Amino acid sequence: MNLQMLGTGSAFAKKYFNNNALFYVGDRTIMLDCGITAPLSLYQLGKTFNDIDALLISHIHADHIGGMEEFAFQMKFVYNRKPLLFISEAIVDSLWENALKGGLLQEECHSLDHYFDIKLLKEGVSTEIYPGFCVEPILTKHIPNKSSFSFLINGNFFYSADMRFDPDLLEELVARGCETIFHDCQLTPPGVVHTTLEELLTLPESIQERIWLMHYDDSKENYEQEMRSMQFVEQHRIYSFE
Ligand SMILES: Nc1ccn([C@@H]2O[C@@H]3COP(=O)(O)O[C@H]3[C@H]2O)c(=O)n1
Ligand SMILES: [Zn+2]
Ligand SMILES: [Zn+2]
Repeated sequence: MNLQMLGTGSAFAKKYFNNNALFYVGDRTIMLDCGITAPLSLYQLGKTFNDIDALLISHIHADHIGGMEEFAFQMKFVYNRKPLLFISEAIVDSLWENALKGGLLQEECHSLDHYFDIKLLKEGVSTEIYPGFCVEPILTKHIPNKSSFSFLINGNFFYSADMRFDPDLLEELVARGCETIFHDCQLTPPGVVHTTLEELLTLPESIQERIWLMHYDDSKENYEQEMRSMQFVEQHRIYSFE
């Protein structure tokens, strides 16, 4: 499995784009989150929305879904194709009602499934989206009383999306065989709705050495020298994992 980040920045970062990813599995491309900057990032890579086979959504903040209106319109009116949308039951109605309906609602298009072929994911259940790409959504703490999911992929790769520090979960994942952790990281405290670098640095070395930092703010350059085992994920670089 290859992975290329469309962006690695926090919601307010201006240098690194929104924290969204492309997974390449065989000849398939799966996009994980489609934020405001995703259309421009795809363009910079020489890709279009028609190159995306499936979209996977973590939660409904704009840095994760703000590019979905363009995605939906382009697929319907430019490419005449319905892409797959993998999403948890807990957020699918809210994605339409509270985020996308305002722009996408029009005659004969009055629900999300006019634009996407929706496949519901169950929390805690691993679903094989394509051969060699299994996704288990894990409900993680982000904003109180608002559902947000992280993902365990193929049982050994964890992608945190947006979450508050949860060392017990990270220990459990490692005990289950998780080898690589892509974790959001707020460089300057307080974290409040995200995990801070300070918090990640309290983890045992055996966990830190599996962690790659993403969803960071524009001050990232000031922290590069301080890093011991954890590394920053870089935008547009292709990473390979088993
Ligand atoms: N209760 C909240 C809600 C949001 N925020 C900030 O807004 C951003 C929305 O995208 P995010 O990536 O989840 O990060 C959130 C916080 O920076 C925050 O700091 N506190
Ligand atoms: Zn975010
Ligand atoms: Zn968020």
